[in-house]
Amino acid sequence: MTAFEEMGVLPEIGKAVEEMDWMLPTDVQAEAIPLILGGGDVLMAAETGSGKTGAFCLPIIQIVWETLKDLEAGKGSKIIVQISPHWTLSFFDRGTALAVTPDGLRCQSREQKEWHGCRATKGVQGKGKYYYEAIVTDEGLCRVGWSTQQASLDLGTDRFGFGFGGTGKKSNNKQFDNYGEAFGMHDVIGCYLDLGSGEIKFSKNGVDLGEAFTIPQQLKSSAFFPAVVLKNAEMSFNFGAQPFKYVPESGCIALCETSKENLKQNDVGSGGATSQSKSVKNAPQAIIIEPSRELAEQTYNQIVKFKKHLENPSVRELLVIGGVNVKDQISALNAGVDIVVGTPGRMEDLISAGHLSLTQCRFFVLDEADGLLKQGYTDLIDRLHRQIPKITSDGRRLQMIVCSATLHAFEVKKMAERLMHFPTWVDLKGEDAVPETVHHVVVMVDPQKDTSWQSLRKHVQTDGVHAKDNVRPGNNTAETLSEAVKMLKGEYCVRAINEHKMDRAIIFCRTKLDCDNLEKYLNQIGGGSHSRNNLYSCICLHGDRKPAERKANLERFKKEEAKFLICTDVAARGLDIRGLPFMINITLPDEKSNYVHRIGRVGRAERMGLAISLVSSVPEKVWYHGEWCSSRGRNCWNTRLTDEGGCCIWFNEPRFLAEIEDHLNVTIQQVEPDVKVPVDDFDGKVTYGQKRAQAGSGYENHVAQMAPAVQELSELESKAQLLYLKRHFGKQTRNRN
Ligand SMILES: Nc1ncnc2c1ncn2[C@@H]1O[C@H](COP(=O)(O)OP(=O)(O)OP(=O)(O)O)[C@@H](O)[C@H]1O
Repeated sequence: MTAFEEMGVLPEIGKAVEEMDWMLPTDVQAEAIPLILGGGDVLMAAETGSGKTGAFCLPIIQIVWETLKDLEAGKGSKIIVQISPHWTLSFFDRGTALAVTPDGLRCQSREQKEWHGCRATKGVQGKGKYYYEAIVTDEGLCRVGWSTQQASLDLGTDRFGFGFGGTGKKSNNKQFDNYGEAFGMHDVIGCYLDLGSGEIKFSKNGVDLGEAFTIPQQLKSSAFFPAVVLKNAEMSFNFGAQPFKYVPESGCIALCETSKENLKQNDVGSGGATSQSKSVKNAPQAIIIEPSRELAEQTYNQIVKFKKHLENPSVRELLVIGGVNVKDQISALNAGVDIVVGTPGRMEDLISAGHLSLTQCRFFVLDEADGLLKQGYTDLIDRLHRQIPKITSDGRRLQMIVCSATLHAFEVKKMAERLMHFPTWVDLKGEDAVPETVHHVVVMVDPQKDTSWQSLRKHVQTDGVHAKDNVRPGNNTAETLSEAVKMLKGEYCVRAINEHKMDRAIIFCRTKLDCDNLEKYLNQIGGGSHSRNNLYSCICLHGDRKPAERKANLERFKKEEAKFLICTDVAARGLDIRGLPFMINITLPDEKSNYVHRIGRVGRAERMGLAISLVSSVPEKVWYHGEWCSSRGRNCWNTRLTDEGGCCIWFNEPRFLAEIEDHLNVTIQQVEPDVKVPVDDFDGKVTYGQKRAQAGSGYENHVAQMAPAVQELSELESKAQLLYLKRHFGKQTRNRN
């Protein structure tokens, strides 16, 4: 039995990882895999290169496969919720803090700060005039009305929900307008829906309050469900099974009298042997969101490897990223998928166009979650989460898994509070940290001390920020020094490569232009990009390169056909290049968490790595094209500062360095401009790119650490036993004598 199997992983998956030379789970895998297999929500904070991808992919593949197997064996009967003939509030389509009584006719939320809502188990569509009553049974804030299945449970805050609140306001799409009059304890609100005319109106204690809303044309064919949202309040409902308190106006029927053809079951957890147990082809069980195409592809490839020996049924995975023909993705979806991995934009396009359905999703995974949130995807994540049923058709709760090496961010905690269900933190260090396998140092670039830039005959082409400035040796203006730093950084980069005889490294630049310039320079000094003996052969990976070129370049680098991969932060996170020994930061990242991610491209899977950051001692003026720049940097040469309407800022690297050190709670070792790195920390035994000679897996270390204590225990145990025997038998012998 493999170590993975001992944790409950299927033998077929255990075999696949063994073939990848994964003999023991990493620490994060040992903690997270059982939690995920056990059905929990997990926040996984562990260092770069510690095996987080496997930690979430392995249990997900396993559960997806087991579910498919159950379905194949006709165990749809596992499904716990049957279609009830009665109209009730849904136990499933409700906010987490909202309780529904067992008869499904009364609900309560004691949450004081937030609204929690609920929809009924059934709705109506097509035609007809319908009525139900809601009665306020306790003080508090409440809003009742109608919503479509797409609406947020916070009724009236999007265009799919129409509510009437106790303060005497009607609301749709967050527009709150005066309507009728306020209501409270014991009041009976009659909720009318006329699908023919599209009118929604309400009554209070039998008094008609007049038209509240006209359903927009595009929603006319949707099904409408009774809906309620509460803040520290309680309401009870009558869908017509009991006599109404106030007889509805003529032509109107009670909801429970709806004809079969106008009836619509609530999709969320309606379970029903009919609708949910039948698998919908374009509805995967797992959605994994990654921040970049490269990372999505990498995770996808890992899944392919992990599921290699899983058959009958086979798990079908799909990669959904931009730059790939959408038609192919749509036909793959239609053919049937179980796990979808992709980038947020393309994923949402396919969902909103109806090609990808979330109705059977049971795993919602956000890899590099802090990165996704910082890239502005908070709303998109919330939107997708809203659309996923919180209880799956076989009665399991939706599991959300969130991971990153820098998860200790405020926005992640807020999101976890908002979306996750009692999540467990798998947090091995309790703070963002750099793995012990990464030796990271800083080289200060000081153009006042190192004046070699004044006599450089050739140097890297600079970014043109100072093209209009009077920069020349001897003139020690801030602009001249800034230009000097740019020239020196090119030289220091080459020096670092030569000093450490680097034949494989990833080099990070701040901008796409800097990447292009460095690529040209390295190729030039190496004898040209086509030269076979180019010592500095390099390729680029950044957002301006076409997807196909990005993919090909990454492949070339992985196959060691080019020595250096020059990239922007697009490649900072997650990329796993086996045994990569070196990385160079030409400039520190603007976003401090990206320092951890960038340097984490080396020192992965217990191999050692060296990360060198070049830090300018003087301010450096750099490009900063924000949303105000119409071309977003393309052919923009507006060198004014941003507060003067331009696209440049003064970059203060020592301050960035201090912030990074503060965040990581370390002082990063500084080395001289000769870039010689002392090896004492690593006992001089280190070969970057290789495992440390004495290094073992986490578990082997545990054994070594525990050995002295176990030895001592065993000695104490035998002493105790000897003592006992001596006393016991000694006494008997004495007695006999
Ligand atoms: N149990 C294991 N045994 C041996 N190698 C492993 C194991 N788990 C993962 N690896 C290897 O470790 C490397 C890093 O794994 P992975 O890419 O999942 O790291 P990560 O924690 O996601 O890092 P990052 O935060 O940079 O994304 C990969 O090459 C992977 O194949």
